[in-house]
Amino acid sequence: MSMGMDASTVSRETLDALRAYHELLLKWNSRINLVSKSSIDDVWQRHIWDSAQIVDCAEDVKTWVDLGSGGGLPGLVVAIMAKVADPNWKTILVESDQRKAAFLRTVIRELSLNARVIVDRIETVAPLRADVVSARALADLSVLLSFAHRHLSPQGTALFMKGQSWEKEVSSAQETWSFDLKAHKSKTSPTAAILEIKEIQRV
Ligand SMILES: C[S@@+](CC[C@H](N)C(=O)[O-])C[C@H]1O[C@@H](n2cnc3c(N)ncnc32)[C@H](O)[C@@H]1O
Repeated sequence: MSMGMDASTVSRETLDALRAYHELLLKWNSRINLVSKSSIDDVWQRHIWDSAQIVDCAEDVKTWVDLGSGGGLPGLVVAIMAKVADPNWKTILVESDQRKAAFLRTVIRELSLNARVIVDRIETVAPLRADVVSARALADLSVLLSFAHRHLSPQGTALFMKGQSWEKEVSSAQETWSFDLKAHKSKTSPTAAILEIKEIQRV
């Protein structure tokens, strides 16, 4: 078992909602590709608990924007955790694929989440002035910084879930961007990290 999150670290209500999400994810995954077939037997560890840990990296959230949500990772997991934690917390999921957006809307409706979906490209959506912008498996760090720069409020925080090459991506992004970085070691994957980034500016 991981030293990170599991069923014992969330409330009963949150766990029930995560289970309902898991069921819908498996049901829809047979028709549209929301998570890779190779990870389907380990969705809890690889995707749900992996996403849940990101919530601890932020506080005082009113608007959380998840970019390129796909099957809702981490965006729907965040919205599920937020439902119990804070009724004023709103989650916005940006996803350009219509079929994935239909899945996201179904989960939001069935679980009564305080969330909405914007079906459009991140680059063309009007600036969202978010307190937090998150992304997982979406793009290279330099590209993510340009997305966050567009959609964060000036005091906002970007949280990017990155794999083992995160240090290389940071060095290369520093050629075009300046930013404050705090790297949190992932609790579910030893070489991965959550990059907490503020004060993003073009060099
Ligand atoms: C590799 S998937 C990752 C999905 C999810 N974040 C995860 O970790 O499983 C990337 C998703 O971002 C969406 N996407 C890619 N580029 C986008 C853009 N420019 N605007 C909006 N959505 C985008 C894709 O449709 C896809 O669903």
